[in-house]
Amino acid sequence: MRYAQLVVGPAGSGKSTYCSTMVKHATDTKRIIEVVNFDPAAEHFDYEPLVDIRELIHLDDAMEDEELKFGPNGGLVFCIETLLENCDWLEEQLGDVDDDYILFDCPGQIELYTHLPVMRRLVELLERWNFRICVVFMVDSQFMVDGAKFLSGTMAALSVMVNLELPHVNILTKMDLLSKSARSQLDNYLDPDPHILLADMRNAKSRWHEKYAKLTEAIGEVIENFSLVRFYPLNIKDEESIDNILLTIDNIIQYGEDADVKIRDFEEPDPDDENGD
Ligand SMILES: Nc1nc2c(ncn2[C@@H]2O[C@H](COP(=O)(O)OP(=O)(O)OP(=O)(O)O)[C@@H](O)[C@H]2O)c(=O)[nH]1
Ligand SMILES: [Mg+2]
Repeated sequence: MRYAQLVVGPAGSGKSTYCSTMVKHATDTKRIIEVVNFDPAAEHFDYEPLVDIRELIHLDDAMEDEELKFGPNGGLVFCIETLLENCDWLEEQLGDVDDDYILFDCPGQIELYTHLPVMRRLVELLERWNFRICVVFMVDSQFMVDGAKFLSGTMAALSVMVNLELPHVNILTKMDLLSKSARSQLDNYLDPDPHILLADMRNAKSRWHEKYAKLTEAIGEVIENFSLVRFYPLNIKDEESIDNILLTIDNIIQYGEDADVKIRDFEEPDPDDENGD
């Protein structure tokens, strides 16, 4: 068995930062977590990727091609399709290491996860290669501080869950940037209570709510009745917060339960160890 987190979410929500934070945290706790960069347009990240899609295809290749002439979004979908067509390349790059633990840092175009089939096909490949996968959906906490935004973030999370059909964790990122009052307001939403949410929207007297109060209420009830959506706050400046999230995801993919957990040998590095670079 192998273990994977598919790190997805809107542009700029903190996916790459999450990946490098987890790698650092793992190193501190003598664990090995690798990252694969699946973003063909990535310009900057703070980790050493195990595999980098840009070595196969870069977004610029798709956009600058005289025949293809893609814009940034169509180009991105083209890149992921190219990756799928070259799954042998990916399989070889990933190697075949039992019990490895890999984060897949994905691009920020939300339509890749909400309705296009490409990510679903990628997931099927990973499953075929023995990965047990958890989807980790990042949402910027700064966009979740009122009822309407919370509802729209929740619907985005839901559509990813429905499209990818995998174990799923939602994470509120950038908690360190929230003011105290914003943070306490957010507390109301963490284990979503639709009633608080609705009261909020009613008080805001939004035109949407006046017109669609019943719809908002129905959505709220679906969320409540099925306990569908829950958010875990992440403060990357707080080791305990990082550890809690990792532990939650480990449990979901049953990491460490039936595995020979890999521990990096910090005392005596083996000079013959090919992976010990
Ligand atoms: N203070 C703070 N800044 C963060 C945090 N997470 C991300 N950022 C900042 O937010 C910006 C975007 O973060 P990234 O990690 O690149 O986001 P991403 O989701 O990978 O973005 P794309 O790949 O472009 O979709 C960067 O400037 C990060 O430094 C966080 O937890 N705290
Ligand atoms: Mg990124």
